Amino acid sequence: MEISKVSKSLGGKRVLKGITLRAETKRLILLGHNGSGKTTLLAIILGLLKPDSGSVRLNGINPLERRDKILKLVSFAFEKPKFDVNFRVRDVYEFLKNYAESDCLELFWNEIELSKIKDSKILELSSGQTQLLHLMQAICRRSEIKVLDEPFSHLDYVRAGIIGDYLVKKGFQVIMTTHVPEEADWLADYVVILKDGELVWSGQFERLSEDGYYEVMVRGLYVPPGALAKVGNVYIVKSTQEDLEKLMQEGKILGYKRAGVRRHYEVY
Ligand SMILES: Nc1ncnc2c1ncn2[C@@H]1O[C@H](COP(=O)(O)OP(=O)(O)OP(=O)(O)O)[C@@H](O)[C@H]1O
Repeated sequence: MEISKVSKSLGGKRVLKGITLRAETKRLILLGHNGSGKTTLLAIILGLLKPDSGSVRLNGINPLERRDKILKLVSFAFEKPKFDVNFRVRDVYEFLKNYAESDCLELFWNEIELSKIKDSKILELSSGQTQLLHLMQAICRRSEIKVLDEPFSHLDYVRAGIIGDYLVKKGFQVIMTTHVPEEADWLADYVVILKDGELVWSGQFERLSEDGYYEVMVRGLYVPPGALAKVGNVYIVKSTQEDLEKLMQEGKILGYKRAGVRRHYEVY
């Protein structure tokens, strides 16, 4: 994926400020706090939104020029899907049988247990159930790239775990957003951290650890020195263990861990 100097204003606000990125990777995660511009950037990558300036190429294709190719290449799920058709869950499942990988449908239907709500009207589903149905169409439809906007935001840990592990096992090319560092740690080959519409860090997640970053939980509104970005209730902070211990003793932070360490544990 190549993103070159992409800027975008919405409602008079500069939402993306000159994002440049070139990454050849399997699973790219856009990590950032609420309102940092993740969904806007996804929409631009898909060609659903035109940038004010700059350009995007996804697997060599300009999404604004070759909409047909992008729609074949990509399937996507946005966080707040709106189904406004009067279908039942089983209608979606039956429809997808013609377009989807059968092992994937099997996973959503049986292991994830969508079959248990097969007779429910999709307009009457809970947010988590709606998200699962939307993920089923995005992940199972035959496509090279899965673009997923906060795919686990309404899911329980068990179902999120099953779906995340499946994405890794199948080796799909994935571009997804999250504001949960653990999800980046777990799934990403490559992480892009956005803060207020700017790209503040990008690279392999474990490099955060090598670069001396920690994930820090703060007390109240305290902002720790060296903060790179805030994601969810966690700051990503460049610091030392000694300084963080001092902040713990002063009661300013509640806890910390090395950023991007999980893969290190796997290695040893
Ligand atoms: N259609 C719009 N009109 C005006 N402002 C918008 C519009 N869409 C998004 N914004 C603003 O752009 C900023 C970035 O929004 P975006 O949805 O890209 O952020 P995000 O990082 O995906 O956030 P979240 O994690 O909350 O989903 C926000 O401040 C939002 O209010």
